Amino acid sequence: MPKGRPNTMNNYGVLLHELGLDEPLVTPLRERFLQPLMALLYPDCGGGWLDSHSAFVVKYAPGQDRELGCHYDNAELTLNVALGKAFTGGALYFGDLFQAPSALARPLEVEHVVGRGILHQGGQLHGARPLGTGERWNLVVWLRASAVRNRLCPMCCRKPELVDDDGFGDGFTREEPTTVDACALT
Ligand SMILES: O=C(O)CCC(=O)C(=O)O
Ligand SMILES: [Fe+2]
Repeated sequence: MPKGRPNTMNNYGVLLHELGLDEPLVTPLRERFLQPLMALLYPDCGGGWLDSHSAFVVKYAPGQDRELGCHYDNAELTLNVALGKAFTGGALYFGDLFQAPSALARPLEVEHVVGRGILHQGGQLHGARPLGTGERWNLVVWLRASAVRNRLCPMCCRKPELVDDDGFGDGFTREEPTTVDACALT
């Protein structure tokens, strides 16, 4: 079975598409539940135009990854669900959008509670404080809107250069979704 790292920062965990869980689980979750919610909460960040994702579980444990450095996601919007197990430490912290001056001046610290989910903009600076004890497993869904990212890559802030890729790739598309109202995408 292929086993990639969940993303370029986390060393432990699993990509859900490698488990065959995109079609039966993550795509319906995105289309039926997350998109309607995100359309209301984040209409200006592509919340109503989500058309792909990258979903993975990240694992923190003694002797493995213990913390996550400050970063922003390759996503327009992110869902982060605390799956377990029992742990201390590992609080998430959030700053402002990465382009903002002093984006991390007054970070908001959030103790994640098992069974709860946190939604945030992908471009918000964030990270995870060191794990104290136990193991922390989180489901992270990077939600992507090609209508937004096709115009400007959220990672390098340039017009994307497209290459062919498998599956959803990084969520860019050669053709625009037909239903997009460009005026909403400010
Ligand atoms: O450790 C966490 O829960 C945060 C993970 C995260 O920020 C990410 O994978 O983008
Ligand atoms: Fe992240």
